[in-house]
Amino acid sequence: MTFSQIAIIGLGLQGGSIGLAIQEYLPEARVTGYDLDPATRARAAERSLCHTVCATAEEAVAEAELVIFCVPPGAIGKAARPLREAIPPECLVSDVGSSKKRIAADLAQALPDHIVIPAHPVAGTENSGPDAGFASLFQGRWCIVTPPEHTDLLKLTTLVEFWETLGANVELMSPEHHDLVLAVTSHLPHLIAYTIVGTASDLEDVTQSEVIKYSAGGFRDFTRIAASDPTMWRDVFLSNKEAVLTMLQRFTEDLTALQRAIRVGDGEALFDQFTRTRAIRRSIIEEGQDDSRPDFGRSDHVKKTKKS
Ligand SMILES: NC(=O)C1=CN([C@@H]2O[C@H](COP(=O)(O)OP(=O)(O)OC[C@H]3O[C@@H](n4cnc5c(N)ncnc54)[C@H](O)[C@@H]3O)[C@@H](O)[C@H]2O)C=CC1
Ligand SMILES: O=C(O)C(=O)Cc1ccc(O)cc1
Repeated sequence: MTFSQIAIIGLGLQGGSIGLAIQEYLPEARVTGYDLDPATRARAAERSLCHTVCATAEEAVAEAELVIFCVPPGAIGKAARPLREAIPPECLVSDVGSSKKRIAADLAQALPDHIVIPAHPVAGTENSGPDAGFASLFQGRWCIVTPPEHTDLLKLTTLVEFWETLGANVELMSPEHHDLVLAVTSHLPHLIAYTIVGTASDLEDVTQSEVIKYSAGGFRDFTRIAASDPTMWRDVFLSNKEAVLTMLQRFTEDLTALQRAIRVGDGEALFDQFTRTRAIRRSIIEEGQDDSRPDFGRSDHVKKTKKS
């Protein structure tokens, strides 16, 4: 069983990548798309992100078996609500949002007559918009699916197989657990990057040109993350407020412990912490998640290098 008519609402990085990936890896399916922004619709048509870029969302979803919302987390309700009548009754509704509990609630409230199974491909870049998407984005990356209790098993299986066809490894999780895990592995690192880049450029005795000139080290990695889309990340933090604040509290305590170690000259504490984190990085690489390798993201590489 597979979806043969798929509609994508929002044709930026995620929507565009899904559209291109469907055409590449699921060529028998037909994909329609819609974006609120006319310029994005025009560019999406130029790049053939879908078979048909529609002038209205109603037209895009009219014959869909799967609708995927690929809009910023805060726009989900507004994008879904007007489509209650237009989405066919048997159609499965999903999304790709970076937080899950709030988005799942917004989608369920907006589309109470439909089966909704939220998802989150943990795959992206700092770029956004209709030029950012590419077909191989999901290859070898995780896609977390957060099915509601007692969901339609056939639809769930078909959604899992859909993401596997696009190259992802699928994991099922509760939305609450997803939000806690992603708060520490993705949301907090983005918050730290936004902070450190802002702090460096605010320093009065360090010029902007020095910040750029000497950013070859770790700081450069932070500037990539801190270039991520402001609308999306504002919405991520507001929609995953509780988990982010919980993790931020833990992080602040740990940072304070390191601050103290520096102040009192406790080299052993610093050395122990850095040894522990180095081992974590190395174990990630051994698991085949080495993002410094040029073939990172290729699932065949991931599988070959995974230790049994
Ligand atoms: N950027 C990333 O690396 C990742 C993003 N995500 C999630 O994917 C979703 C989309 O993010 P991106 O594709 O990166 O953003 P994007 O900014 O590239 O694309 C979002 C698109 O949605 C459109 N849009 C906004 N409101 C709309 C509405 N009411 N109806 C139709 N279109 C509307 C915008 O015009 C824009 O073209 C977000 O929920 C984000 O949390 C998930 C994984 C990774
Ligand atoms: O570009 C990066 O390093 C990312 O972390 C991309 C990303 C952004 C948001 C997500 O929900 C998942 C992945």
